[in-house]
Amino acid sequence: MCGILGLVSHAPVNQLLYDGLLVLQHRGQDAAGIVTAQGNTFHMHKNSGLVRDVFRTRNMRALLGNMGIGQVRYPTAGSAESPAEAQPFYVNSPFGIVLGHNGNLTNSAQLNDELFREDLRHVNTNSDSEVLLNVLAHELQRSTKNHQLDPAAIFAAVSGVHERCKGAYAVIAMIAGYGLLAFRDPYGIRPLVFGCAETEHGTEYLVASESVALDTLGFKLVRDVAPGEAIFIDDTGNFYSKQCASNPSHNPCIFEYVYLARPDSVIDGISVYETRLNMGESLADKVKATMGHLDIDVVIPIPDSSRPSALQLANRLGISFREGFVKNRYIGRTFIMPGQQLRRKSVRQKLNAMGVEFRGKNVLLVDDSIVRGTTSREIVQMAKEAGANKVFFASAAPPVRFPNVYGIDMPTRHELIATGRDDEEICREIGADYLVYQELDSLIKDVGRVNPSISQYETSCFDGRYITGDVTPEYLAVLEAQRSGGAPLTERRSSTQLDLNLVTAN
Ligand SMILES: O=P(O)(O)OC[C@H]1O[C@H](OP(=O)(O)OP(=O)(O)O)[C@H](O)[C@@H]1O
Ligand SMILES: NC(=O)CC[C@H](N)C(=O)O
Ligand SMILES: [Mg+2]
Repeated sequence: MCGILGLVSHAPVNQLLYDGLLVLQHRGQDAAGIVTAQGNTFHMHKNSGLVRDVFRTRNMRALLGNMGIGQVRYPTAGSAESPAEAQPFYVNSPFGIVLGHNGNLTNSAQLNDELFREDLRHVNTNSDSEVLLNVLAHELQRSTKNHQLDPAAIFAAVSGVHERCKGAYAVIAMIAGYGLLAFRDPYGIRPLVFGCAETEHGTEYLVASESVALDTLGFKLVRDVAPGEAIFIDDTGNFYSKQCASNPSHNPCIFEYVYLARPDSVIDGISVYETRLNMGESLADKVKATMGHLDIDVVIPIPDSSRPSALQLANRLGISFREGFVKNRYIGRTFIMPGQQLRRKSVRQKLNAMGVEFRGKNVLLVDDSIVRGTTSREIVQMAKEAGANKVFFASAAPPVRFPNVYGIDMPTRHELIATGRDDEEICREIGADYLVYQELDSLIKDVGRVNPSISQYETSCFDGRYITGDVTPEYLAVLEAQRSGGAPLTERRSSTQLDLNLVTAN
């Protein structure tokens, strides 16, 4: 779940792209990159690290032009450390193309092979996003007639991508000298919205993973890019769109609402905040039904993501809500950090218990989800160390029992605390006195209530149903073997040559 951003403006875009990436930082903390287009020239800067560390003033000054794209990365393929796999990626034929991707391809090994043997294209990293870019480039080459690219040819190329690429992808790309292209996979798994702003020079467009980027940069939400749809904004500001998939269906990733997205975003017409309030309400009902016999003195959220649910749960149960943990605002999200050691250490650095809220009390800790159990194990222990009498735990999401292959980095079953354990065993494992999980049906209702027009969600990490149809037990076994132990993604190649100043012919 990386964050992607694209802007077509009548003024320099570098600062707005930087600001937008900061707003999307919660979607990827490992690497960041921006490419701007100035006529036919791309200016690129990308590297490993947080947005604030990657871009220095001199880098920003060099990002010239009125159109650009940016990406913050949370790797699911290739390497976590390699700056060469920071995005956007670039190819120089046909035309110049740069691309930022959110999601994960499930057939990238096969595509990589096809690209090399049949399309005569070389992919230089282990990143599935570089594979995706090369597929797009090849399809653009096929659809271009008489050396001229028009919207029809671009949309035909996206149809070609849909036919070849499997898995999840929300994409923002730029074609040098032509414009900005954005599209979403035919299942609509990963989010993508666009908005516009009217200026004295004409309409400006912003495309982003989450609507919060539109709000903060002063753009009005127009709508989501539909599953399978592509939009293209040419370099003079004309807008085109087309459904490019033959059989699209809408299945947004439910984990966006549980944890990934910011609460102030609206994704696929669904306010993330409202879904989290709903999750709190239904979790309260579950707590009442299953824990009614327990005496709960206080409800305490595990900052940050569980706050809206925990507050609503406390309100519904009529139990006082207290902020028992103080969060260090300078530590990022721990779940999306690479490597278990770093994640574990960061929980302690990130959260600290306030004795007065715990001493002698029966506390109900509420989190949005329990995945590897890194947070819950530490937090329960901290609550006990702070003097809690009993520590109960409630998760607004059901147990995560299956790998995610669509852009969330949880590729192996054995790294998940719920694998091979029932609720009682998980409760023991995290050291709690009682544990309650929400049911998947309730979670789907909590999200669905906000926009009843969407009837299904991508829920594979909870129920093992992989909607793209190509995720076989063999595929999962290979993935598990490659990524055994939840170890950091492997590094094959690295490059330090990351600043490009590319002049492309047109
Ligand atoms: O069981 P785990 O593997 O620990 O994963 C689940 C935890 O990770 C996330 O928090 P995170 O610290 O990433 O971000 P947040 O501040 O947005 O809650 C999530 O909100 C849970 O607290
Ligand atoms: N989380 C994501 O969206 C990851 C994008 C891409 N698969 C990468 O690893 O860089
Ligand atoms: Mg959390």
